Amino acid sequence: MEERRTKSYGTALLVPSVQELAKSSNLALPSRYIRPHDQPLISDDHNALNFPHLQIPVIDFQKLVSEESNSELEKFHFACKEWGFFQLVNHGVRSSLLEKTKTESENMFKLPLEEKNKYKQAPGDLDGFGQNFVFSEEQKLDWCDVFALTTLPIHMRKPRIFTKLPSAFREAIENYSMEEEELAKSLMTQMEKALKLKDKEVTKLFEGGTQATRLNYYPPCPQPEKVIGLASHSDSSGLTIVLQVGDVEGLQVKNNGKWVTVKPLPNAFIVNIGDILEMVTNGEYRSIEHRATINSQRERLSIATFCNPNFGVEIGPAHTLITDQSPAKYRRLGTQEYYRGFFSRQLESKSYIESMKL
Ligand SMILES: O=C(O)CCC(=O)C(=O)O
Ligand SMILES: [Fe+2]
Repeated sequence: MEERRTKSYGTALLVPSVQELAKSSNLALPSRYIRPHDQPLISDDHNALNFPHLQIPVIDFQKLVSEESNSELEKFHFACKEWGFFQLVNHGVRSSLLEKTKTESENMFKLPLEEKNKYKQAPGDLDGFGQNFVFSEEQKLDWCDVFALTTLPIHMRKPRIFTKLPSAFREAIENYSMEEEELAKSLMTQMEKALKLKDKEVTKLFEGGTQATRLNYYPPCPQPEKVIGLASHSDSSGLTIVLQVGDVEGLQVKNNGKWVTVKPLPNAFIVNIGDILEMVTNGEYRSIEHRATINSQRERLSIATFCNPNFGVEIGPAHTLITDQSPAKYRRLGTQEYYRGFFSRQLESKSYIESMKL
């Protein structure tokens, strides 16, 4: 077991691979993974009984961008306001690229541990194989391993990791990253339209922005009700686009106090509003809490792309949205200051964005 501290973004401890732990036969679940019993971790029966058809909205990208369809724009606006989440179909990203990205991502987790160790998270750097947001020996841990990469801008890619990547994975992720960048831009343009914003107030912030891609690998666990894959959180990003490998359910989204289990549509993207877009839209669009649950039989892999503003800009409510009747609800601060604060604390529900409220 190796533990280190990172420096540049606060502290983070490295903990052993959950994937390796899950391989052991007769696994005695270490207590640092066992969650308290006050929250049901497996999908909420009450919810399943009463709202069997409750699902996050599905948006058709081609309809959304076609000038004719105002109804899809309204649906999109509603999804961003009320759910903070939607599945995006007909998005135009080639399925051959999606298949390649998924297969090569799976291959990364199939590498032997010695190979993976070549890409281990290093002090002061969250890129590589490891875990998220580990700050103390006492804290409960997620049943998940991650492989994180800074993907854009190109000059911020970590040579320590990027130059060593298997070429097939590297090619897939480079192409995928560009497609996601374009898609995020198009979605933000539609947000400007739906919110009637002037002067490209959203897209400007994200021009030349940073993008991080994180593969989340959730091994099966013999006692899935005792652990959590990813604890409840909202994303610190602007916009997050998730591609799920396979059809195993696990992602749950909070809606009116209930956990709704997402049923992923094949090759659809699951898109969600991050804290920064909540701030920029002055709370019109909401970054909603979500979490990942674990399966007793099957592993699950998701590929999350976090689209963030340019490091050189200030983030805060768009000027068009601030009026005497609707004053700014969030403070304004530089992107770097925002991220420094975010990475120095434990991931906990919506506590970080709450601290931005005026
Ligand atoms: O695994 C998932 O579906 C969700 C991942 C997620 O919420 C995240 O990476 O922030
Ligand atoms: Fe998330």
